[in-house]
Amino acid sequence: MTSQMASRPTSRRPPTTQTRPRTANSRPTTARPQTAASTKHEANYVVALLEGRGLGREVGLAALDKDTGRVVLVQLSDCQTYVKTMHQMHLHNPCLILVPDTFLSTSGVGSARKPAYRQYMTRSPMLDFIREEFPDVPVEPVLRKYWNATSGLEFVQQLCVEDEERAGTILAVSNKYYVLSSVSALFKHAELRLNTRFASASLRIRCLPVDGTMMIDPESARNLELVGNLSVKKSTHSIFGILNHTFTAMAARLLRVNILSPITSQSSIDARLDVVEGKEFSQALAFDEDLFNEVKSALKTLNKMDFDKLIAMLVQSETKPTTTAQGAAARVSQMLNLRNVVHNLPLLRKALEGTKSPLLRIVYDMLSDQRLERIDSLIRMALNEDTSTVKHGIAAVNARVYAVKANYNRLLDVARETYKENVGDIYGLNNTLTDAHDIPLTLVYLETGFVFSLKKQDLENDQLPRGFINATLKKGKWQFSSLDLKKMNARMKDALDETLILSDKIIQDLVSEILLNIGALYKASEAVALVDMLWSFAHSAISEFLTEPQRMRNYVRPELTGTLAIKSGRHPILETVRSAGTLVSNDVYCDDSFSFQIIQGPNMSGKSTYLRQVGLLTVMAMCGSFVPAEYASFRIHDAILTRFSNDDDLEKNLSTFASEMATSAMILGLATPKSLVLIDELGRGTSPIEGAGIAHAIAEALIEQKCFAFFATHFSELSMTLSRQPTVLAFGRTGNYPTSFRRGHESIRLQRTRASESNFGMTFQYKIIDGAPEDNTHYGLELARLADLPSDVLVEANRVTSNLTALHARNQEHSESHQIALRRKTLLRLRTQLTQAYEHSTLPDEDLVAYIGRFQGDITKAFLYGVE
Ligand SMILES: Nc1ncnc2c1ncn2[C@@H]1O[C@H](COP(=O)(O)OP(=O)(O)OP(=O)(O)O)[C@@H](O)[C@H]1O
Repeated sequence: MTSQMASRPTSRRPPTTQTRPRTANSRPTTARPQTAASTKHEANYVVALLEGRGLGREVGLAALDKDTGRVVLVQLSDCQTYVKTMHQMHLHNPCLILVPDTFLSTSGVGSARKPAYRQYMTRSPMLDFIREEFPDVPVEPVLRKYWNATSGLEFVQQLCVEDEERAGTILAVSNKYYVLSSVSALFKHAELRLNTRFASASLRIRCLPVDGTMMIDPESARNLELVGNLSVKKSTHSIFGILNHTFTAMAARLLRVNILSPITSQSSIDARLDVVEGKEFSQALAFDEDLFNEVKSALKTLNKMDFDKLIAMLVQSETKPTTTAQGAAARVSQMLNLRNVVHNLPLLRKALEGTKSPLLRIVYDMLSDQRLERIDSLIRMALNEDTSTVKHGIAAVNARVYAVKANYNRLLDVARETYKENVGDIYGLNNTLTDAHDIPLTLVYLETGFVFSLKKQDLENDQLPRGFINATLKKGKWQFSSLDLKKMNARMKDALDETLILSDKIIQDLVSEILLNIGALYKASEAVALVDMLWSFAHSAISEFLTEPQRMRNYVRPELTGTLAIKSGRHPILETVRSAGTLVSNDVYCDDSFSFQIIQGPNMSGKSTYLRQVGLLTVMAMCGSFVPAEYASFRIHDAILTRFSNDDDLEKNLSTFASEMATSAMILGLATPKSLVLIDELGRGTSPIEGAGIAHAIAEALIEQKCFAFFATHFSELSMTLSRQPTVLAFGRTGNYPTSFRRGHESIRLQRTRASESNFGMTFQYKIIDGAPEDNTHYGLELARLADLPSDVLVEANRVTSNLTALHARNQEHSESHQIALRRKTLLRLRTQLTQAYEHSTLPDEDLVAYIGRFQGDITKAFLYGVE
């Protein structure tokens, strides 16, 4: 895919402009929050980017997740709009972008009011796009001398964790100049500006292949509401929201990346689907209730855990020895969390013990790494078994104080004894004062130490006895202190700090030993993330309201046959927001003989929804998820490219027309025969004649490209002008709407939405059916009538519209080229059917022969009479 995209002729693309704050050739950006900020995934990546100077637009990207220590390396060849680079950046939400200082110039743009990173003028078109797409993310220059491939390779060799993928990673990046240079700048910046150094062999560095995943450019991701909603802030109104039932933070991240960049390997998708509902494996998650529940219970013990973050904190803490009690407390807490993770991992392993699914077996093997047991026994030797996970209050403090086993270190035991006595003294003081004043005092632990607490109603006249100080009223309770309590707190704090610093020394040694086996922890983290995501898919696929044997029938397992065929597909997001029974399901059929589909119909009749549904179900299937339909089969696409009109374009002061043209140029530049293209209402931004012309020309280019394209349009002329193409709609009215799914194999034709008029206005049925809009139904005129236009105006409008329509139809039907086109089209359809029958039919041989025999007659008719 990469090379195809890179080598695509650029004639259709708009020209580059060097100074372009916002121009027609920029990919219009829309409300940004939803791919990044509106989900719970914070921007964490520091991304270093370097672009080659050659024509190939080679871009190297190195991204470091500050929280989890993951490092992602990508080198790709991009197009003029840098859409692939933007896609990668969206996958790794940047919080800081590093570029060579030569990409920026400070000359003459300084302004006291601008933040430092805004004071630069860019000298790089790529940077212009980055600033448009990520306007709030700081861009920082790094001296050009730090972008050094040799030192980048040294960083990778030094920092990459010792695991099975290390050798592959080093090999994969070793000849990638731009990505290695970015690595060098990234770690130099971490050292010099972020003051962060990483321990040797401690980071999970991965070189991502650009092929192997489907590209969804950032705007398409927003249009399709993949990880955020266009209008509603609630993030569950997105594909991510619908599929995310994960327990761990790593799985939620994995799911997000998969949705924004689904995999394209058929065997990998099938392996994931097998985990949910295996054809051969009865022990798949959706079939085997015990397995489903056991995995769920095991994952629950890891709830909200983020191993990656935990590991990264340990890795960083090893290089940053702490001398403060606060730092020591943080490290002890991290180690306690790690203890809980390592103790609980065997539960998940046990749940998967008997699995026959190859993918779950891989997960099982990853969790069976001997090094995990070694880490567990190291922790068991040093730490107490108690797995209390309290995060606040005195219980959390005590968990840290008693984290290390008794008799491990004499001094620590003594310090703990002192701490215990100090706490005892404080409780003693509480009892004494309770008796002395006859008020029911209790103790609350705050960050600064203990305070007394008393319910408001237990204090007469809101008057505290003498001797109490610093009283505050919070949520119906008084909190206050006394001089004695303050002194005791200070003594307790000293003892506490001492225990923490002594514990930390022991834990620091433990961290060093654990780091030797850190590869196993990273592997376990990946395994848990995968199984958690797949469990989440199984959860979505199972209808909780149905019982055996129908429990699976809410979502179906998609097939990957190369033909896009969906029976009674439902829009997955609309399904969750519409009241029961009001969602209309729709069929989809698209193959090589009718790769280009025009959808027509009145406003508000469901065209955009239908297009989005096609995109969403495709994304779900390619992630390995089941889909909401009665039957679904897909083609694996290299990219989903979309154009939907967006009100945000107007907000951004980008004219509708400029925005349409920029997006169309991008789509035409990137589309390959394997792409899925969804275009809604192209050509609105200019005069109707020009609009129809442009829409026609863009449609022609897509038809030529042979990608699967769905084209919703108001231009009825398109169905005529394009019908000469063999892979487009068959023209004309058809009364026979598909009644059964198999009929879909004949062909899908021009599609339209259905609407009818009721006493109260137009009623939309949201049903996509075959055929051109009925000649005598002009919904625009109907709407005009409902809007009470004068009757003589309406009569005249009807007369002219009918005459024009009849004239068009007559010209069309009698044209010779139309007849030729009809024959070509029929032949192409028959060829596709034959291929389908040959490759995918499950009919017995005899039936298959009879079936093929029937084609002879059809082919003859097609040749002689141009009959479909
Ligand atoms: N299959 C469906 N089932 C139920 N409701 C639907 C369905 N499809 C669309 N709708 C509802 O109809 C509304 C309009 O749909 P949509 O925006 O897709 O229409 P449209 O034909 O693209 O309109 P326009 O031409 O004005 O852009 C949606 O907000 C949705 O609530």
